[in-house]
Amino acid sequence: MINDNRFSDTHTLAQQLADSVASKMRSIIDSRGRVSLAVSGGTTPKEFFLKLSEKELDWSKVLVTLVDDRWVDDSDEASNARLVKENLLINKAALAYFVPLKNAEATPKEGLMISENRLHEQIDELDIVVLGMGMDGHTASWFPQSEALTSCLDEQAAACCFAVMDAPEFAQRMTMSLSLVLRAKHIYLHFEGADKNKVFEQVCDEHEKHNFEPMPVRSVLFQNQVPVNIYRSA
Ligand SMILES: O=C1O[C@H](COP(=O)(O)O)[C@@H](O)[C@H](O)[C@H]1O
Repeated sequence: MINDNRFSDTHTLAQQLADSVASKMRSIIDSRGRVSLAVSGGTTPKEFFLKLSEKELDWSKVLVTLVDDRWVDDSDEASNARLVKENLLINKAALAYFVPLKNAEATPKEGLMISENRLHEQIDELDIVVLGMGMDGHTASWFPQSEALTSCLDEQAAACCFAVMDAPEFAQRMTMSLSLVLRAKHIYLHFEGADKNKVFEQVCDEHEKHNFEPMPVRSVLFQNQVPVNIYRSA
């Protein structure tokens, strides 16, 4: 099921998304004492992160992790961990506990087991996932034509994450698997701008929507396990 929420500008979008995510976080903390939140990187989420970081909730009961990260040091501008640390894990959210996908190994292939074990050990349940979408129809680090794509999109995969060595930008990455993302209770897809809205029209093409490889974000949208909340702006 898809709930499509469209807003006229990026500020309202960021505010409404932060309100919705925070309210789900509060109710999950009320029912099970803690909540896990996996977020995306890239250019889109910064304002959403800032707004979420100011929300009144018990951040000491929040685990934040990433859907994917580029295999760069977290001092690097391209690091999704850096984006999260500078824009989300501040203000009230400074009390949250962060589980990075990146580790000290030289490549994601070498670091895979460390990332996998970390996710297994630290995330008993994945509650909320906020995904982005690239202009090529990728989400997380599931890229069309990547050698890792079949494994990433395998709904039966036991693995929580996969190494990606051939992404078009920042080739080396670690990404959550589709099978882990689909275990989340709530999934959001967040994007903005006319160009991404055009991409989204292609994503939703009636004849192609079950053809996941050319536009991997379809694998999240056109499944029957978890409803997806789209938050987008013009
Ligand atoms: O590389 C990535 O791209 C996507 C989309 O990013 P954006 O810059 O177009 O907003 C993002 O969701 C993903 O986490 C990131 O690693």
